[in-house]
Amino acid sequence: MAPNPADTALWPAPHASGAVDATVHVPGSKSVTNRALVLASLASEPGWLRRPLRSRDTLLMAGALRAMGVGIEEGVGPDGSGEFWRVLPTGLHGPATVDVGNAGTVMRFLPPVAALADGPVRFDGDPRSYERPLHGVIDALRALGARIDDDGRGALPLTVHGGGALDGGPVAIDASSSSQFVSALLLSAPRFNQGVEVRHTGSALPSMPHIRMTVDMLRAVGAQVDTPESGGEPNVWRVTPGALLGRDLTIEPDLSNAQPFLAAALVTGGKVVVPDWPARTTQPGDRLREIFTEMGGSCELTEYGLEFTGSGRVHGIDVDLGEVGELTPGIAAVAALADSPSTLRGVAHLRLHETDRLAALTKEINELGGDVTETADGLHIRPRPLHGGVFHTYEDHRMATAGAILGLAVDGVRIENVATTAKTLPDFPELWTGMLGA
Ligand SMILES: O=C(O)C1=C[C@@H](OP(=O)(O)O)[C@@H](O)[C@H](O)C1
Ligand SMILES: C=C(OP(=O)(O)O)C(=O)O
Repeated sequence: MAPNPADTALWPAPHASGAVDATVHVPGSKSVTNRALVLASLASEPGWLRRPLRSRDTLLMAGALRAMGVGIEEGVGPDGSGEFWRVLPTGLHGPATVDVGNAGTVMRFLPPVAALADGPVRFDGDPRSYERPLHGVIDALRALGARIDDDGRGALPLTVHGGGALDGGPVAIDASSSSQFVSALLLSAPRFNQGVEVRHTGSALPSMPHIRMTVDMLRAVGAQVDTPESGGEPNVWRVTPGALLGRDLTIEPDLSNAQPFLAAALVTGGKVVVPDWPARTTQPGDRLREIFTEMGGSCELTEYGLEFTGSGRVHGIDVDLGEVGELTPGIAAVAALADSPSTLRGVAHLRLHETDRLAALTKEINELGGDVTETADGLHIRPRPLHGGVFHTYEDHRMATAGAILGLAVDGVRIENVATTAKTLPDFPELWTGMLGA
């Protein structure tokens, strides 16, 4: 299909004429919404998601579950209290076709669900989805009793021949390229005949907060999960088979998508308030309170939300982002505007995200006059005066928002395909100009 010209047009990133002062209502979390959809679809009774994120990744997840027979009704609360999705679980059916787009959560969380369907489920997606690692899920499902046809590369496209049930049991995987392998197996495991015991055998496991999110959300719907943190063996997670409850869950704002707005306060020496910032959360974006404080801001978490204030100075940082890799593009953008160099470490696996994020950030910041070098597992960023130019985004939502942060401080930044932000934040341009009072 020919690209829509509007999608690839250049968006003039607004330059901030002064300190921002705004309240930004950030839409729901992608990671929480997609886990909630999967768990509600596997439950033994209907459930509700309130304030779900409606973005490309979550609509693909809902569409895929519907294709397997799950009822997902959309509506607005009677008191105008926002959108909800009502999920009506049924037997999971094949044949079905699933479009994963470029959503890691869809391509990894759904093959185990498909193994429970009563027929074949075909998975396909964007060209980039063929390159993103999936071997941990494919190999593990085969070891647990599933039949899968793929082309032998351990990646999409593939067909899971659902047999109506899966044995489950112990399995060893190397999840060093994506924590989503572990989350994927745990999420469906209550429905496996023997549950699951997942043992991670590779080098460092990234994105631990996302695994904690999986465990917390499983427990919240009644699953029994043993983890290294609850006294179990290191790198081993166990899920006991059992029925899951339908719940009424309000989705938290996406704290990783709050990042560009907080960055705007930091970079312009202004103030941004994000309502409904949770007091306790497993979202990796919560680490921004600490990281952006170290980079020069300050924050206050109240019952209303998070108030983040910039000081007018932005400092470099030396930080391991292995646990919070999805924050890297936004931190790199802020670091390029700082008063001292930065080293971002622990994120080699970002080369296999929406794009090779380490290469893309290096190239695009340097093309604006920056001085960024790639290391084996991250970036060295030495701030230099930047100039305007085209910021390419490689169909990566977080590249687009990183470019917008740079544009606040650098005149003439034009962002290619800002519409790619629709992967997780469809209204980004409107929220951004709204924050700037335009
Ligand atoms: O489970 C999740 O919801 C996610 C886990 C992380 O994936 P990786 O462990 O592959 O980095 C993260 O980067 C991604 O944005 C969302
Ligand atoms: C890595 C990301 O997404 P995905 O869920 O597709 O892995 C991300 O949102 O930064």
